[in-house]
Amino acid sequence: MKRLVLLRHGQSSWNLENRFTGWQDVDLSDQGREEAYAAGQLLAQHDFRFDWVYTSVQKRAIRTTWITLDALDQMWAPITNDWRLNERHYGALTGLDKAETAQKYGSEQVHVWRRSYATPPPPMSGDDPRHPRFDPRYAGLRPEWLPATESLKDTLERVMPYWKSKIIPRLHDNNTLLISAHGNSLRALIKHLNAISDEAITSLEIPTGEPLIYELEDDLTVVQSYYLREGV
Ligand SMILES: O=C(O)[C@H](O)COP(=O)(O)O
Repeated sequence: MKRLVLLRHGQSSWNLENRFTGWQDVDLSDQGREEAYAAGQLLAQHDFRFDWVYTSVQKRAIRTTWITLDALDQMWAPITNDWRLNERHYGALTGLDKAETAQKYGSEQVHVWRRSYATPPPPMSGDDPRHPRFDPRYAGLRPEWLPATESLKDTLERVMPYWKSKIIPRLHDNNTLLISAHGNSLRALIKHLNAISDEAITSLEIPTGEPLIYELEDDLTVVQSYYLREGV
């Protein structure tokens, strides 16, 4: 039996302020740090020991990883960071207040931008200083890989090749992996793992800082998936 644990980062400062975040590199709020520590304590109570850890190149997920591993006393666990596990890029909505944007464009339109499978938000201008082409952490990537906006489908299309080429082989060689990432990179992965339809994925929400466990056969068939904390 293999185990894969998916963990959405703890509450970020922009989750707290209700702002669209995407590729903006905001940190955890105090509550987010507490959630990450509590996630590690819960995993420790259930004797999880991670053979490998995957996270994004965004500090809210990286710090969640560090705090969770600290609470587990497993800071020695190998960690791989990859941009393909980043949050979906929120395009021109990045930084805007979610409630104000719903007032301006209507809550139906905002729901489509946030939760539809294939409709991306309006793109960020290529001249915007927040565009990933100006960010040194992406300097080694092909320009056509750098998004100015992403739908969940676009996100899935960059997460899947990474899952297949890097994480699956590691899962074949090891028993227990942690993927510490973001609401929408994890929704993409869950859509694949649970074979969720394009329609049904629109209502899937992932809480911050709650370990989601996948038990897998040796051939990686999903046996069951569940939140570790009762009542989540
Ligand atoms: O990027 C963000 O704003 C959040 O992390 C996820 O946002 P969502 O709930 O609108 O998908």
